[in-house]
Amino acid sequence: MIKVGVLGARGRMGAEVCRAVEGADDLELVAAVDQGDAREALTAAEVVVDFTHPGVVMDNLRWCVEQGLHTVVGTSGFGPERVAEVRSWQEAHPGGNVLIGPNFGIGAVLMMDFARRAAPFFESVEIVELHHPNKADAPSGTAHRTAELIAEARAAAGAGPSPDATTSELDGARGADVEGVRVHAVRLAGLIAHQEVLLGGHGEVFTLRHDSMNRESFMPGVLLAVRRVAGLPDRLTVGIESLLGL
Ligand SMILES: NC(=O)C1=CN([C@@H]2O[C@H](COP(=O)(O)OP(=O)(O)OC[C@H]3O[C@@H](n4cnc5c(N)ncnc54)[C@H](OP(=O)(O)O)[C@@H]3O)[C@@H](O)[C@H]2O)C=CC1
Ligand SMILES: O=C(O)C1=N[C@H](C(=O)O)C[C@H](O)C1
Repeated sequence: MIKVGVLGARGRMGAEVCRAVEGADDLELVAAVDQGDAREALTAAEVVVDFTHPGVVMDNLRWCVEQGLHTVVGTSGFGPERVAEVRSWQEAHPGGNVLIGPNFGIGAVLMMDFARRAAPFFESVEIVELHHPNKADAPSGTAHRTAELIAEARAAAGAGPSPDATTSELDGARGADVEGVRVHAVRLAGLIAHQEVLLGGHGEVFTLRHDSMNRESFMPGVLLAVRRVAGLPDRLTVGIESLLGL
């Protein structure tokens, strides 16, 4: 049995993780901590899962690293600077591994991987992410990570910037520029989490789309991460691609 603690346990994702852990034969929920609760209960866990808020996750993660706990992070807001900061804490504190998952949906991970592979073959690429209106951050962590992967792949292949003749625009009309990739964020009641990657070339458009229809959709990926984080070869891993053999 792997002992699991959850941070953000009363939130939309945290509550779903608690249910999934309780329903798994090989996992035991030993601590469910939310805003205002003492974190010390988490020291009973071997693996902590964080689904809180981009504004508080670094403080939680630093504490987990200092305690030597293996940690699976689902909270969004991790760019290269935050990742480097986590590495610096780990250098000072031997022990726990950290796995940061921008998206635990298996289909979403495949979409990101396919986007990375396809990006050098097309002249243009833009991302549209669509989420429920209670989401705090825009663009989403998934869109951020997808843009990073696309930008890396295009740079490695020597692909230039996507063509764009815009000289006059209302603020925001062309979306946010993430590593040179335009990202458009929709917030709409009725949605959960969705993303399209639009790739355009000579007389053709290739669209990759992923839809999370509910929050259970993230649980196979979260549980995979919980089971594997302690045995990962690197102390810090971003994304569950390697766990899926991608
Ligand atoms: N990686 C992935 O696959 C996915 C990632 N996410 C990300 O997960 C995060 C959480 O999303 P969601 O569950 O919808 O958000 P919610 O707001 O529903 O849940 C967050 C929970 O964390 C609590 N919280 C806030 N601060 C702390 C703290 N310091 N310590 C412990 N708990 C705290 C909140 O309490 P209070 O409400 O009182 O502030 C709330 O209960 C977001 O960043 C989201 O983008 C979401 C889905 C999938
Ligand atoms: O807030 C959400 O809901 C989600 N957040 C993550 C993100 O920012 O990418 C993952 C998924 O899109 C759901």
